[in-house]
Amino acid sequence: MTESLKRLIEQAPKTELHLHIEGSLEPELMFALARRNDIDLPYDSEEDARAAYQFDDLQGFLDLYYQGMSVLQTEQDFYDLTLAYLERIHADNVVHTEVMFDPQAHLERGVPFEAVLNGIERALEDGQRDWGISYKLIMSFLRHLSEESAFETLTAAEPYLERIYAVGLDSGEQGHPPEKFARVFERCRELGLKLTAHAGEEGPPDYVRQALEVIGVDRIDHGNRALEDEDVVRMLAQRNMTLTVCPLSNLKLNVIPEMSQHPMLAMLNAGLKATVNSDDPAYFGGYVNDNYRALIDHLPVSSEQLHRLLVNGFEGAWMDDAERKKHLETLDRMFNAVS
Ligand code: HPA
Ligand SMILES: [Zn+2]
Repeated sequence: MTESLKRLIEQAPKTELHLHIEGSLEPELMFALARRNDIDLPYDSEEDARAAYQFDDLQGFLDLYYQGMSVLQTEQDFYDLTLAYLERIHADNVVHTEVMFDPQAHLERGVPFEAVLNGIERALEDGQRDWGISYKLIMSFLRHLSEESAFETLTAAEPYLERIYAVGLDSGEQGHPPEKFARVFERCRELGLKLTAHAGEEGPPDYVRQALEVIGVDRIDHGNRALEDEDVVRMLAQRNMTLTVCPLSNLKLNVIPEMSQHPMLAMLNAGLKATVNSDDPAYFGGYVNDNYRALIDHLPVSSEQLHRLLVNGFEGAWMDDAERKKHLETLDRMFNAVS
């Protein structure tokens, strides 16, 4: 039974709504770019790098994540990174991806905004042309930095905003509540950008509430800890708010003690619009299909619930309505055939 559910998931068209492109940097490409750019890495080998990816918490991961991305220097590096990600998700039958990037982490190393954006976007255009993968770009602010730094980043991005669909908020959550960026997000909304924010990954349910009520987000990234507060759960359900949940990330960062304790089914049972995503696949042990397979292996998930998760991904996606309808019809056909 679980094997047939896995086959079904593998073949189904899917979305990815929570992906940090810098977190898709596999050790093999990290080493290749380090050689190309003459950069020293603190690892002896690719295996050594992979073995070092053991984290106690979000900050432990972020330290390696920011270090790893130091090999990304040129537009071509960002192109190669993004194309490798697209090739990988094409094999997983992902048909629409919404890609986050962290410009501050590159600007502070002297990499121009334009190099980052041009490289990522050129690969996304090639992926759309060659594999039919539609996309949106999300510029994320680093919440451990200041409001002023976020405003400076927005100014640097202003000439390019037609190519950026939404803004997000990521990095270390504790002590950096959404309300710290209320004015930046207000300006972003005025500029016509969609808004999303990481909330309730490590931070308390009140950060989810702030993201909803103070920022007025269109989507929540993670949201796990909302389940600790029934008022926040009610707010999320009433707004039909999409949660971009990342099971393997949650396991690796100790948001959950083991996969059998993952709250995905509790979220669905509470009427929340949860979706399945990979977050930082090179660091957390898997891409979208790996995340679905982990749920199937460790939770009593039904084919109806898997169908719901896939549908939620398309309903929560910022994508063309005709494309969405086409994929939802394909999903209906596939799941009707098994029930
Ligand atoms: O999982 C994450 N959480 C917060 N910030 C991040 N930046 C990259 N990945 C993450
Ligand atoms: Zn994330």
